[in-house]
Parts: sequence; C-alpha cells; structure tokens
Amino acid sequence: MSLVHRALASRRAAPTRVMPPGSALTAALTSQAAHIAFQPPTQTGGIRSSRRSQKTFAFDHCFDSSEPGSARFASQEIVFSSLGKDILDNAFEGYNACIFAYGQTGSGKSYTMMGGHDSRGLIPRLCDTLFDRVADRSDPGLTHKVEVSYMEIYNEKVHDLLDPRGGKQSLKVREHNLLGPYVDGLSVLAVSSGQDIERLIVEGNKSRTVAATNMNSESSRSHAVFTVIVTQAPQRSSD
Ligand SMILES: Nc1ncnc2c1ncn2[C@@H]1O[C@H](COP(=O)(O)OP(=O)(O)OP(=O)(O)O)[C@@H](O)[C@H]1O
Repeated sequence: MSLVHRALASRRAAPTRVMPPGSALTAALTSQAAHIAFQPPTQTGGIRSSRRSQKTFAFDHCFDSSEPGSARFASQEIVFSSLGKDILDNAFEGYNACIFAYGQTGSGKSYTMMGGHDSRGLIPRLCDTLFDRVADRSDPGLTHKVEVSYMEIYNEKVHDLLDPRGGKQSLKVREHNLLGPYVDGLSVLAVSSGQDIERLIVEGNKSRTVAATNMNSESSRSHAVFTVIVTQAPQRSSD
C-alpha cells in the first residue's frame, strides 16, 4: 500500500528523513526500510548509560539523506516522487491534502519543504507539477483556478506573509459556521504558473521571523502555513 493510499485510509502517514552529517544534528543514524536506529554520541560525558543505548523508531517511510552519493541516498527528487505526486492526484480528485513538517530546530524542515540554494524542495516541485497537470488535462469541459496564501504563526499571532501592503499587524482566527476556522483578512492571490508561486514564496520568506539558534544559524522562529487552493469547475458555455 503506498504512503498516500495509506494516508487516505488512515488519514495520516508519517515519513521521516535523516540529514547528512555536518548538518546541525550529527549522530550515528542508520535508516533501513521503515525503521531508524539512533545511536547517541558516546563522548557526551555525564549522560546516564541507559540514555546512551541505541533506540529504534518505526515510521511509514524513511528517507536516508545522510550520505550523498550512496546508493540509498534520498534526494529532494526522491522525497518529492514518494510524497508529492500522489498528493496531487488526490487533490485533483477533490481531497484536501496537507504535508506537515515536524522536528526540532535545524532538523531540515525548511530544507525539505522549501529547499536549499540549488535543491528545490517539496512545495516548489508540487507547484510546478500542479501547473503541468493543469496544462495537460485533456478535459476541455473543465476550468482551473489556482490561488495561494502564506502565513506565519509566531508567539500565538498570525501574520500574513503575502500582504501587499507589507503590514505586520496580526490577523484574527474566526470560526465559520459551515467551513470551520479561517484567518480573517488573509490575502489569497491568484497565480498562473509555478514561477508565480516561487516568486511569492521568496517575497513571503523575506517577511518571516528568522533568528539564529544554537542548532541553526538561520532558524525560522515561527510556524509557516502555505496553502494552495485549486478550484476545478465545469466550463460555462459563455466562457
Ligand atoms: N537533507 C539535507 N541535505 C542537505 N542539507 C540539509 C538537509 N536538511 C537540512 N539541511 C541543512 O541544514 C540546515 C538546517 O536545516 P533547516 O533550516 O531546513 O532546519 P529547520 O528544521 O527548518 O530549522 P528551524 O526549525 O530552526 O527553522 C540548513 O542549512 C539546511 O540547508
């Protein structure tokens, strides 16, 4: 059963990714199939021996990005093809989909979701493929509209990262009686290409709250939520 089919069945799937050595989190990690064995460093004086023993954790999928060049190395492309493509299939079928990156500072969340300098992450790859599929879709009876929003939650306050006025005022979270919680006044911008989205992400990132931590010199200090809304509708005869 694929990750996403399992996700649909259980409504969630939990993959993990091992970072390369030299990144902020260095420890002897080995990943195999869907298990990860974590061997804490031996030379940390003062840690009780029971806390130094190897620990094994199970995930739905392990991406081993610890050794660039090794046969099992999971590149950004592999992470995308394992997680991203099926999510788009489901989005076109009308399902809501969410990719949520969770981990301590410096563990590679931004790298996996957005990418590094020359290694694009999941979100830009998803957006490009989304527009490729819109262009490829053979059904002339359907129209597609794609819109995005981008916000950060920092110190319990919600900020619009795509506010055209560049304001930093916080927005209110309200409850719609049919649609549930929403952010009142959040900008929703129409886009027509993957490049449009990438430009907005770059602009939005400039407004994000960033500061150095001991584990990450460019740590995003907030939670960020990037939303893509795809609307498919039957073409009206007057269109
Ligand atoms: N798989 C990877 N391959 C190469 N470099 C990586 C990988 N994962 C993370 N890095 C690098 O490690 C550093 C920290 O990663 P990143 O900023 O993505 O962490 P984060 O989890 O988003 O941290 P924070 O919560 O502090 O914002 C960055 O310089 C990033 O480029």
